[in-house]
Amino acid sequence: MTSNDSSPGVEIIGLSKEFGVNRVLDDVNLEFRPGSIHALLGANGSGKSTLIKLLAGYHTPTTGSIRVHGEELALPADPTVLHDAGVRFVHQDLGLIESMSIADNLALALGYEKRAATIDWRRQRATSITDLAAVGLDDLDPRTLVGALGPVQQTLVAMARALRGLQPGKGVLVLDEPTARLPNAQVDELLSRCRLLRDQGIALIYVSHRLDEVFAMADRVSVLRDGRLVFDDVIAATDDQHLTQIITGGAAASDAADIPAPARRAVEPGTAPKLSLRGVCGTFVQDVDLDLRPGEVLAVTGLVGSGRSELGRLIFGSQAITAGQVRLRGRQLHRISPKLSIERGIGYVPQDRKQSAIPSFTLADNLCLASLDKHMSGGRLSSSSERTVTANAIERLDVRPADPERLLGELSGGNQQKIVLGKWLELDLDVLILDEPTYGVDVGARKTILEAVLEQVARRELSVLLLDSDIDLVARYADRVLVMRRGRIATELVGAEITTERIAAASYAVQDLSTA
Ligand SMILES: Nc1ncnc2c1ncn2[C@@H]1O[C@H](COP(=O)(O)OP(=O)(O)OP(=O)(O)O)[C@@H](O)[C@H]1O
Repeated sequence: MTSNDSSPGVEIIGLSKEFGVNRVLDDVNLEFRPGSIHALLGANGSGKSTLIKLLAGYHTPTTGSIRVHGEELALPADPTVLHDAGVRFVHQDLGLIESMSIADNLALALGYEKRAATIDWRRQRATSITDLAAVGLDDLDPRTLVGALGPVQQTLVAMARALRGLQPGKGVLVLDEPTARLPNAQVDELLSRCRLLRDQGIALIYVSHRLDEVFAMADRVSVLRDGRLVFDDVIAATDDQHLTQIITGGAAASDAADIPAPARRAVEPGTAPKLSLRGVCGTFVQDVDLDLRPGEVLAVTGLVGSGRSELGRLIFGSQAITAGQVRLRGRQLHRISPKLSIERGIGYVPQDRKQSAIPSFTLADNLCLASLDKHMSGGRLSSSSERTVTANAIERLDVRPADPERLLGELSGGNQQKIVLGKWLELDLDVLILDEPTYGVDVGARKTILEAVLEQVARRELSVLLLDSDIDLVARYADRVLVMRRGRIATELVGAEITTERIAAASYAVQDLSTA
C-alpha cells in the first residue's frame, strides 16, 4: 500500500488550542493515511505534544474537529472510543512497570484472560506471545520482567500493547519520540519495525527531532512552527537543509545546520586533576580509573547498559560506591552523598528530568531551588536576587516562553530541560556531571544548551563529565572521550582520534582501538 491510494485514517480539521491568552496551536489541518509513516516535526514548543494530546483526548481544542476513518469524534476525544477506533499511542514515558512481567504489563492495560472468575494463565501467556510476535519479539518469554529488558525491547513491548486488536488498514499508531532514549545501534531495529507496520497498512504518526531517522523512513513530513503548520508534503519534496530551515524559521537555520565544532581544548597531561577515581566499583561499574582536569569536557560514552549512567550516580553519591577511591582536588572523599557533593561544588543533571525539577513550581522557583543559600539575605529569601538569577538563566538558555512565573509543567519538554540545566549552571559549580543533557531537545536548542555549558568551562574552568550516548554530540563537544563497555572503561580517545567512527567502533568493540 502506498500513502496515496487510501482515505485518511485521521483528519485534523482547523484545530486550534489556546492556554489562556496563548494560542499554541493555530488552525492546523492535517491528514494521516493508512500505510504511511508521517513524521511530525517542529522545534521545542512548536506545538507537537499539544497536537498529540488533543488527539489523545487529554486536552479540549479551542476550535476545530477530528475525524477518524471518516467519523467525527466528540471532543475532547474519549480514550476508549479512540482505542476502539484503532487510534493508539506510545508516549515518551512508555508507562511500563519495570518490576512486573511483560505479560502483566500487557494485561494491566488490556485486561487479563479469564475463565469463570479466575485468570486463565495459559491463555494469558498465549495472548502475550501473539502480542509480542506482532512486533518481532517472538523469542521473548512473557514472564520476563520488563526491567530486565533493554530499551528497544521495552519500546517494542509498549508498541505491542498499543497494537493489540488493530485491523489492517484501520490502525493509527502515534509514536512520540520513540528513539530519543535509544542508543544509535538500536534505532535501526525500531525503524525496521515501523516500516513493517506501515507495510501492514497502519498509519504511523512519528514525532521526532531526528532528521536522519525521518529521511530514512518517513513517507510524508509535516512541520509545526509557533503552532502553525508551515510544511506538509511527501518526503521527496524536501531535504535535510531545507527542513532544518523550515523548522527553525530560517533565521536560526545557519546556526543549526553545519555549525563548526568548537575548538577542542588541549588536555595538559601534567595538570593536577580536579576529580580522580581509582578502582571505583558499583553494582555494574567495575574498576574505573578516571581523571577530570580543570576546564575540561570529558565525555563518557558507550551503549546503554555500559555503566555510563551508574558512574554519574556513584560520583554524585546517589548510589553507593562498593570499592575504590574518589579524590577531589587531591583530597580523598571518605563520605559521598548528594548533599555533600553539592556543598563540595559537584552538580549532577540526571537523565530523567522529573528527578530534579518540580512541574508544579514556577520557572523562577525551579531555577533557584538548588541555590537557595545564594538568595538568602538576613535569613529571608531575597526576591531581587532570585529575579536576577531567573532572568539571566532564561535569557542565556533562550527559554520559551520567557516568563519566570510560568509553571514548569506548562513548558514544552525541551524548554523544561533548559530550566533543569539552568538551575545547576546558576550554582557556579566546580564539577558538573551531565547525563544525556540534550534529551528531547531540538537542533537549535541543543547548541544553546551546550554553549551555555562551554561558556562556563572557558570562563571559570568548570569541569564537565558528559555522560552521553549521542556520539555526534560527544565527538563535537568533548575534549577527551572514554568509552565504556560492560561496566569498564575500555578505550580512551584524545585529539584527532575523536571521531564518530572511532567512538562507534570502540563502543561495539569492532576493533580494540585502545591497543591500536
Ligand atoms: N498545560 C499548558 N498550559 C499552558 N501552556 C502550555 C501547556 N502545555 C503546553 N503549553 C505551551 O504550548 C506550547 C507548545 O508546547 P508543546 O509541548 O506542544 O511543544 P512541543 O512541540 O511538543 O515541544 P518539545 O519538542 O519541546 O516537546 C509551549 O509554548 C508550551 O509552553
